[in-house]
Amino acid sequence: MTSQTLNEKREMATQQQQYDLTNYITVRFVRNAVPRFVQYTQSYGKSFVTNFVFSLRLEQIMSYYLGIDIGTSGTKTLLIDQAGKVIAEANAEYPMHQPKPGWTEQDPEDWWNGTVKTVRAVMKSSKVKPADVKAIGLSGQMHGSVFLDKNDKVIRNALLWNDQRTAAECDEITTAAGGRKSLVKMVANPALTGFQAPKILWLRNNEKRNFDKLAKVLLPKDDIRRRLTGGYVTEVSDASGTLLLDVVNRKWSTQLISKLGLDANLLPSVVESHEVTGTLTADAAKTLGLTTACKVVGGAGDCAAGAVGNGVVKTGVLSTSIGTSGVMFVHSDQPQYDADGRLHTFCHAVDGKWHMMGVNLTSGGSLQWWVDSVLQGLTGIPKSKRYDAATDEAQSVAAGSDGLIFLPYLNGERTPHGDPNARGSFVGMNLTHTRGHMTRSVMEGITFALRDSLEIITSMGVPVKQVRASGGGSKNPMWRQMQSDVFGKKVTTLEVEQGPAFGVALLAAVGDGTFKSIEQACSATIKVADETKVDRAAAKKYDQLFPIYRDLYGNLKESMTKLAEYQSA
Ligand SMILES: Nc1ncnc2c1ncn2[C@@H]1O[C@H](COP(=O)(O)OP(=O)(O)O)[C@@H](O)[C@H]1O
Ligand SMILES: O=C(CO)[C@@H](O)[C@H](O)COP(=O)(O)O
Repeated sequence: MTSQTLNEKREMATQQQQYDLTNYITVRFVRNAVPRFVQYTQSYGKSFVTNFVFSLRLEQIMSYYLGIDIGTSGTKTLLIDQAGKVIAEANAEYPMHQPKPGWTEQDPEDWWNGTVKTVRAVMKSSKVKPADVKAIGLSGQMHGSVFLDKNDKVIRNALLWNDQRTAAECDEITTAAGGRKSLVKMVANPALTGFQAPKILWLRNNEKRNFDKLAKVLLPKDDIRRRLTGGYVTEVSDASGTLLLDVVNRKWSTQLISKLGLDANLLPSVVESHEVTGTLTADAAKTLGLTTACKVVGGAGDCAAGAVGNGVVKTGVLSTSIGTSGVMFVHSDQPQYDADGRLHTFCHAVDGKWHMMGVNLTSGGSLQWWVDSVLQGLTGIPKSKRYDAATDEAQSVAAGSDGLIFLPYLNGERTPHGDPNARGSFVGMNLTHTRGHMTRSVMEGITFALRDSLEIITSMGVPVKQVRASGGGSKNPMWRQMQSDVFGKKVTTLEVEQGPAFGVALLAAVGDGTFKSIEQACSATIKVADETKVDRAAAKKYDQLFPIYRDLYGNLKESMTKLAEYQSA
């Protein structure tokens, strides 16, 4: 694209944003100001003009929205104003426990502490008045299970989205449903180890005493909602990842729930993502430093939330995220299916829309493992600089890592293999390879894994006009260039990097009536910050290496399974 057409596009986008903002102020003015004008003429007599104008100024200035994302590596919270400008952000990290290879758990108390800490931090640094925070949107890692007893006490640590212990339960579900085809008909997806339903069955099969105490099962962000509002509620995008939602009709699949012999009362109620689910309890308001008038909207699972934060709310735009997991996400006006079940078909956070996505289980998580466990954080370098220090070394290595390939299957893989026994490896090593080569090949392997999803998406005929990169990995310019070269597509990033937290803050603003729709909220607030164009020479090398990468899984599968069995013996 020439720089002239690019400038024209930017100008058109700015005009559209200005138009949307004017439109919003007009709608809000008519909705709020007219009834108030009438009321103030009656109440204040001659001085009604001063009081009326003053009250409108307050009304226009003072609406803020919080987005809270319960990520795997930590909680990220941000505060936006009613025009979508980010006023303050805060992060709090927590650990992931791995009691056995393939098992992953977290303590829901850590998520709550992260929420309290980050909300208090953004309120303190922004100096926004508590009463001006009108609504909260919640996002979080998907599929995890918080098991609660009848007194809302957490029974055991939560099992996470990347936990692989439930292979037997996935088979049990497929059989109970009458086979894979009929399961997909009921819930739009095949049974995969990370999903929530197999986790509930695992508890029933393996920890009977815990299962007997079970009164409710909640997804991570919905457990935070319980602590905020006292209600048991989820929303369609996250509920899709339980494997118990009739994704097409956007309600629980009573058919599958009864075939699995589960009590439907274990599950929360389901709403659309922008709907208000309650207000803060007196306790929660006091703990967070907010008010009991503050609403909590449905929010979204982190993938759909990230997509809203990236403006992926219409066809043609695709988003990639390199967080702990890797995600390639496309919007869809109708439910669409990959015949081999490699992509998930879930409800979008946009009312009446769906999406498809491919998910890699150890994406940025592989670089984290490489830097923290193997390079030991590059001894002596502050923690916050460790990724940049490692990737600086990789920068001097040529695209393709001189033929060294990394398979990022450190904890099994979801897309495209659906194999809990897949394992990671470096293949093709020779005496010339250095530490920088290994770091670069870890990053390239992660990016090849995302390309696997892209190839499935494009082979289905889904149009991909734009790729928007997000997640911790996309903060790194070298990794953005690598994505552009491996995908063979221009990659853009946006001004606000906290995709999921920003996405749910926008959902909160929609739920509070500041924007009339999610699409409008996105077009009024989302701005492209940066574009990375394909380097043709690097892309050619990656096109040469990708088929070799793709064959490696099939060639090594049998040995990987034997090694996984050896590791868990
Ligand atoms: N400066 C950086 N350079 C390269 N990768 C980075 C950088 N910062 C973070 N990352 C990657 O991003 C990941 C964390 O992404 P994030 O979106 O914060 O995770 P999550 O949502 O899973 O908690 C890390 O595991 C790491 O791989
Ligand atoms: O399993 C999935 C989506 O299906 C993951 O995307 C999780 O939702 C966790 O995400 P991050 O913490 O890596 O952002």
